[in-house]
Amino acid sequence: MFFCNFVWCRCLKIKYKINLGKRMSEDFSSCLRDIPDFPSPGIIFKDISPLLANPQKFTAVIEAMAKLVKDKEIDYLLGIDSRGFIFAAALAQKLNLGMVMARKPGKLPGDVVSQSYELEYGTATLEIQTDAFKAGDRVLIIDDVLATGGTARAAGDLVEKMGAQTAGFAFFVELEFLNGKQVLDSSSVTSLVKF
Ligand SMILES: O=P(O)(O)OC[C@H]1O[C@H](OP(=O)(O)OP(=O)(O)O)[C@H](O)[C@@H]1O
Ligand SMILES: Nc1ncnc2[nH]cnc12
Repeated sequence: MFFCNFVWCRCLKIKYKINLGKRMSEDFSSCLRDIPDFPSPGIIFKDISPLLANPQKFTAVIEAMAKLVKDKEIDYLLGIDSRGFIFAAALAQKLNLGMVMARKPGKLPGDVVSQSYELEYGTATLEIQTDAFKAGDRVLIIDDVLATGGTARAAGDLVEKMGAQTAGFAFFVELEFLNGKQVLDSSSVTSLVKF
């Protein structure tokens, strides 16, 4: 009898560990939709709309991203205009941290620092308010997609121009074939779904 109970408990424990393992490596790629030739011919656009339409999945993504960065020392999250805001705002709530916006030009009031850059499908500029950070603040940069890395690199350059420090980069999706990590400090880059 004792032996049967012992074996039963061991089985339950193993089953629990297997389920935990599955949950930890949840595949979020089904929350994305490929849109060919958007916004220009030859680009396969990773559309996050299915993820945002599914509150359980979106919560699970934010929880998983929070786990990826839990050991980092962070003072602020920097969200990149516009899809980056969605992830940065939710993560900031989850991590109980403040969030700063890096915006496209002409959107932020007051004095700003600017940085222009190239991305997978064009060129753009980002701005941050000059009083957003104190010298030495550690800033985690958040965006939905890492493609060529031009956008994230510009955000990191802005943080450093302001005397703050880049604590790392966290993305929902990384398009590994575009080698975006190479223009960032690759050891500080983390992402949930890789293609
Ligand atoms: O790694 P990169 O080649 O720089 O590309 C990644 C960037 O491209 C997309 O932004 P987009 O400028 O399309 O803006 P949006 O978020 O407003 O759609 C995406 O949200 C990232 O910010
Ligand atoms: N292929 C892509 N899909 C979605 N966002 C992007 N930003 C840059 N490249 C992208």
